[in-house]
Amino acid sequence: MATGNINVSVENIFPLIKKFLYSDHEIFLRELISNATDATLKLKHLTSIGEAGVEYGNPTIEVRIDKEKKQLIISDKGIGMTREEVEKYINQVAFSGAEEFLEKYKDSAKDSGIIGHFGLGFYSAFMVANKVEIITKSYKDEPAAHWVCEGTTEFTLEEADKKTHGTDIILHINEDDKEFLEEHRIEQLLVKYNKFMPIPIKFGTKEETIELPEDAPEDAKPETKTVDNIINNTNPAWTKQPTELENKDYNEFYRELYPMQFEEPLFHIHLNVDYPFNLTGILYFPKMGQDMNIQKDKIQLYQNQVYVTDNVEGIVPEFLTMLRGVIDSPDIPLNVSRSYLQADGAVKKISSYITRKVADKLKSLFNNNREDFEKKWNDIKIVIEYGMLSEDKFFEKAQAFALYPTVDNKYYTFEEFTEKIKDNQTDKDGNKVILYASNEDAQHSYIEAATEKGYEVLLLDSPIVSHLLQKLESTEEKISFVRVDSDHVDNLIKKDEEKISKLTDEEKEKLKADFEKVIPAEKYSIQLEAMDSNAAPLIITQPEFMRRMKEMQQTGGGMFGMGNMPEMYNLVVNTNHELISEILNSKTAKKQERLIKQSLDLAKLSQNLLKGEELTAFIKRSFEMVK
Ligand SMILES: Nc1ncnc2c1ncn2[C@@H]1O[C@H](COP(=O)(O)OP(=O)(O)OP(=O)(O)O)[C@@H](O)[C@H]1O
Repeated sequence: MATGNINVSVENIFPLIKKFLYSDHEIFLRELISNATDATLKLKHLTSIGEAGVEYGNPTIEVRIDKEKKQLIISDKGIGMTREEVEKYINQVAFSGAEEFLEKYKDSAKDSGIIGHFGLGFYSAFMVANKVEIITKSYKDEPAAHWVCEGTTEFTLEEADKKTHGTDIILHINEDDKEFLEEHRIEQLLVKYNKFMPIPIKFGTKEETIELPEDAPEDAKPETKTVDNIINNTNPAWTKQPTELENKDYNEFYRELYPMQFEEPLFHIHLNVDYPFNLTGILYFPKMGQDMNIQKDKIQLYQNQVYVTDNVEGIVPEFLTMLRGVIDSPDIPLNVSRSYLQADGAVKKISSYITRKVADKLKSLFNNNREDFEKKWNDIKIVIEYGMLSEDKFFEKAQAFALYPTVDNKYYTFEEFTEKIKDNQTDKDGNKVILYASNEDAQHSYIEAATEKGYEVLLLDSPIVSHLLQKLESTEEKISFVRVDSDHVDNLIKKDEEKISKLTDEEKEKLKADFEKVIPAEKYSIQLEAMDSNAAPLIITQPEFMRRMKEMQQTGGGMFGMGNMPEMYNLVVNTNHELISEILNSKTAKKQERLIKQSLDLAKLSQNLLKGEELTAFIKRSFEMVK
């Protein structure tokens, strides 16, 4: 038997491991299973090239709990290690790896955004065990070795009588970490980290029902048999070629990833690149609707089929974190802080590759089946609009497929739409004016007035639309967006038309003064307009600029301070309307006031602004009037 001192310069490495990695104890199992998988895959390779004189067969990795002995055992049938290899890989290499890690960690600890996954490897076992044994036999014809270490820098190494190649790692679990002797806890960890690893992982057994033969009598009871409980799908969809998969396979994999998700995804994007970085994965567009707060952190990051995290911030562009699915890349550095990650060249390339792939897929869906794309638009627009706002590259690409629906349910690209409206909706200064509504019900009368005039009205109802309009106005030449209720219809698109007013200038002045006596100046600014005598006598509007800035502030952005501005409206008075003449010529001040108040309330009502006490008073007054 050999005893010795593990050659390591960092004193008391074990307490350090425990302390630094305290919050992330559970990753030890992932590390040990990764090692077992590597050892098995190495043997597979060696047998395939005829270098190993043993059978590969169908090896599994087995995880067992021995509650009485307080042990957790991980066994593989991989290449194993000779005594010399244990000396080399465990005592020297693995320790120097741990030392290196601690060196690195000291600096990054200052940055609070550390990712909790370090690849500390074998020695992470000491986070949960006070004693670790390795019993290992190499595929080479050499005796087995037994290594024992009790969490100090001392170890023992002697011969063992293990007959078959492979490695058993025996963890003597700490009193404080008893949870890792519970079956449900271990199963939960295996499912979390190892669900898609390439070598089958066995954890206990389970009962399986044997299907009855077709000609079985009706009252026959199906029998059950005991089978190995295999935790993982060793061949998940993202590791296959897109040509091997059909739509239903993608949907099945979606359910495997999200067993609690009952809705089918709208479509998927298969990522597959091996130069200049290696990345595979499948992203899914779930149904999103209007909800900006859709649960993020649904995309899972893997490295060689080992689960790492579901926080892909910095790797996937922010706007795509609303998607779901899997990304697998060995090229993402994990033992670094978030800020370092975002500055990393490879990661930047990965992020822009993903953006490009998503844009390409959307474009091909649009080109191949526009009708279907239009149907899905309302469920995906939030991601696309958000992407257009946050990534200039995506904005450019999205011009080819971003849709602008009208109130009568027709869908146009920006180019198609501006082409369609250019004759009728260009104002006297040569600007194309794009009219839109954000709520069909609330703005109904304005939409109607605009469509009656032959204008097209878009229905743009996402919560971030004001930002998008701002962006489009600043990138496209000579266009402006105007919401239908931001002015009376004749003023929405200003053209060189002479308007004839029934009233003289003196009459107008008197009228304005009469209105100002009754209407609070801090809420409304009065604007006299000579409109069609059939148009409404009073219209309340809110100027586009002010409203948009307020909206932008509510969703982050806009001009500082605008969000706190009081609500201010324009009250447009149609000087050609009969009622306005009647107000002007009222015999008594009392009657005039009553007419103005009643008309203002009606105008408010049509804008959904009449509420509470004012509404009650209005109803009461109206009943009096019709009596
Ligand atoms: N189950 C095993 N079977 C055979 N060899 C093993 C096994 N576990 C560990 N080893 C050997 O010990 C070495 C050190 O393992 P360790 O987990 O510390 O580092 P690593 O796997 O090389 O890298 P990482 O830090 O990324 O996990 C391995 O490279 C491997 O040679």
